[in-house]
Amino acid sequence: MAVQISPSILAADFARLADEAAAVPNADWLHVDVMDYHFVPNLTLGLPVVEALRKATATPLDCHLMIDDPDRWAPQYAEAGAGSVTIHAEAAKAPIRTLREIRSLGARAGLALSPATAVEPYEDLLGEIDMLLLMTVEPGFGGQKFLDVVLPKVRRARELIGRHGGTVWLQVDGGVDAGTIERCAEAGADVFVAGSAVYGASDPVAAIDALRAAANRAIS
Ligand SMILES: O=C(CO)[C@@H](O)[C@H](O)COP(=O)(O)O
Ligand SMILES: [Co+2]
Repeated sequence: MAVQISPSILAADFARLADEAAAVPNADWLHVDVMDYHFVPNLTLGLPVVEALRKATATPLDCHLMIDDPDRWAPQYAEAGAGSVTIHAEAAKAPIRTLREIRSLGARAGLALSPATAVEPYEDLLGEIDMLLLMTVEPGFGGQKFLDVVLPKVRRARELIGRHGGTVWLQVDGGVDAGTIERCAEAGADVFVAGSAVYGASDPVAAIDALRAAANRAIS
């Protein structure tokens, strides 16, 4: 699959979200980090902002739900027009039902694993998802240092996905920048979230191009 870059608007200016979305026309997705002060110790945005952003940009929204009770809320993000809705395995009580509901509403279904959560127990769910998100920082904040310790899990996940037909996208999120993206790509990731590395750059378009080129170099 072609490399995809999903800039995280967590690092953008929340007062100018429509402009910030327009500032990255070469992005494949816009990564929207939803946090609720419960699953993670931070609060960001919710459904009203996703609905507004959806109308303000043609770039599909990649909603990463870092919230308690995603079984209750995730379908509403699909209804709000998100192109992809990712729930955390650590928070979901009925992940299969919720993932199926997301898909039935026309969105791609994603499952996220925090750094200390092993991938093997979720192998049987690969048929239920369109994307596996492996967190490469502890969820909750942008601008954290990339955790190399997750890279072996990225490799294992790529192997498991390969055994299951290879259609599931493998996303990494957290501390992804020009210095770390090559190792993620070599390990098998194909969708890259980058917050600070894109919105912290003086030229976000050039930053996305550079990240994409680095990932492509690593796998060529
Ligand atoms: O989900 C999260 C953090 O919990 C991420 O999406 C961050 O927003 C990525 O930001 P950088 O680490 O790239 O600055
Ligand atoms: Co995220």
